Amino acid sequence: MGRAGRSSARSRVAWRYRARYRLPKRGTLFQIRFRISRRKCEMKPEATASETLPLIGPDILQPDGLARFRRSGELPVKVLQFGEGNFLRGFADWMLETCNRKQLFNGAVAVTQPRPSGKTKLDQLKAQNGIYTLLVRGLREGQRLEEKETVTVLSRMIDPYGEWESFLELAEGPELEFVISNTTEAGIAYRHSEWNPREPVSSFPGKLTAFLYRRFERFSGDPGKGLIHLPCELIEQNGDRLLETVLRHADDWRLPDAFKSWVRESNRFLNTLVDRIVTGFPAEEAEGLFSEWGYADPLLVTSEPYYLWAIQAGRELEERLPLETAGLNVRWVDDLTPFRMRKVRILNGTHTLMATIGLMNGLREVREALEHPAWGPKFIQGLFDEILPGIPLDRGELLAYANETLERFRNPYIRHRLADIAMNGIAKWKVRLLPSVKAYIGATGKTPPILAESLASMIRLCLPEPHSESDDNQSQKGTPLQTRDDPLLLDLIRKTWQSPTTGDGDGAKDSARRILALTELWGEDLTELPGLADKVSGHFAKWEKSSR
Ligand SMILES: NC(=O)c1ccc[n+]([C@@H]2O[C@H](COP(=O)([O-])OP(=O)(O)OC[C@H]3O[C@@H](n4cnc5c(N)ncnc54)[C@H](O)[C@@H]3O)[C@@H](O)[C@H]2O)c1
Ligand SMILES: O=P(O)(O)OC[C@@H](O)[C@@H](O)[C@H](O)[C@H](O)CO
Repeated sequence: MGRAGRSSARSRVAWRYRARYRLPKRGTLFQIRFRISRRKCEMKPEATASETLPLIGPDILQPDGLARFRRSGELPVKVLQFGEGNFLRGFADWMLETCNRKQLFNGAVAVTQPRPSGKTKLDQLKAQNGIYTLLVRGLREGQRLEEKETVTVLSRMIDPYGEWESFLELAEGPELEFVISNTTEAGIAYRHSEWNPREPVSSFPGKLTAFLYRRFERFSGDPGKGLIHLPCELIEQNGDRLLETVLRHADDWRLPDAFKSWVRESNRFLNTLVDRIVTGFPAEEAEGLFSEWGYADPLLVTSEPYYLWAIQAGRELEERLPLETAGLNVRWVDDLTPFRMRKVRILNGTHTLMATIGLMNGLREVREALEHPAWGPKFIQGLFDEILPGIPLDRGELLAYANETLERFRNPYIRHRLADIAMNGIAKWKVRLLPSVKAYIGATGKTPPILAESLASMIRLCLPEPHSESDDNQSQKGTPLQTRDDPLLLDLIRKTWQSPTTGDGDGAKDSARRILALTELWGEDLTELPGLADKVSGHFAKWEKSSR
């Protein structure tokens, strides 16, 4: 220790001694107290488990995990994955790992991030040699279930922005067979971009087009070298949309007709529907879990036990992708429509119902909303009386799925924020609840009261500084709720709200009616649905009265 170090150590001891015995030598007791509290603030907090424990990697794996990791490194890359996010790690990668455990698939995954901001997670994956933990927790038939798995199937991590040539070289792999993606609802979208073979393309479909073109050239258009595309994005006919977007880029870039034919005829772009609640990194519990396990894993992902992957394709694909053979809940189907309708209207519809009414009333999370003594029964009534009857599918199956969905929402491990579900709520409401409103009106001639309250709540959440109505949730009361939605749509709602009344109605009631009439918002004039505008504007009149 140098001199300066020794003297500062001595003065620290003296300072502590003086402080302990409250001997004010060079100042008052007050000053000492002040120094102590300042010192406390300056003290480095104790190191956390994440800082002291080893990072997950080959060194900490159990023998079976290590054997799987080593094997993955030797297996051919059969899958290119666009998306480093939570969902794919808790869903498709886990499924491929399951197949590999049973020696059924025998392939590894190369993962790439679809947009530049994904680099942080990709770098973290590199630091962990692609290894991460999946914690599946929840209720199965009322019993608590907890399974921890180490996933080792990601053998290559490639940053397409920094390693564009390595990314394209992957296309030359003769054993590559599949492309899996999850880039959110925003990812499969056409964005014009110039074509320079040496420069990375920014959008996901653009990168995929460049990748396929390299493969087409490398194998001289061999029909046997086409790929099977399995998009997981939650948009209708995701496979068809992806194919359209790739072909649009090919047109833009004036790529040869032979390439476009190869894309259409030798590749398969399958429509798929995914269903699993993947809640990502459990920030509040992570330190405790890491201490218990003896290692840290910043890419730990948590999910519920339930999952379903419905893929519109013949079962013959099992030979190449033996998901069902591995015992996984995967359905090869002729028509995805009933699966999508059932899931979107029941699960996503009830989520949106709870998020809209719940946020207006001071609720924060899905489970809390469902178990709330006053609101819970209302949400359940909305599901069984107003959503379910309008779905033209087998009643028994719908009831089973609805009950199973409620059990999933009651999962004590899932902390699913209503505010996250409410994000981009206008688009979600149109797809997830409007069809149920129409079916209810069509069948009964009446307006579904709970769904109408959800619509009124959603509109109110889009207005500047809506406030929670709850009296029993102090932290929410009076706090402006942040609505995250398309700024253009929010602007339209707010301007319409503020524009002068037309005369026949008054105040909030009239403004609500004008918002329902905006076809650019809903795709149609909602005031034409009998009774809906009266019910919705009735809520606004009630809120206005109670705010006076
Ligand atoms: N988490 C779930 O429970 C769940 C279940 C089913 C479906 N999904 C779908 O997954 C999406 C969210 O994924 P997550 O939960 O893995 O979240 P995440 O934030 O962990 O991952 C999002 C992924 O999408 C990419 N991405 C985001 N915006 C993009 C854009 N504009 N263009 C291209 N790529 C983009 C990110 O780079 C990342 O790879 C949602 O849109 C949802 O529809 C999620
Ligand atoms: O992911 P979003 O934002 O499109 O919707 C929120 C939830 O409804 C959704 O994530 C479900 O949990 C999921 O669709 C279950 O499979």
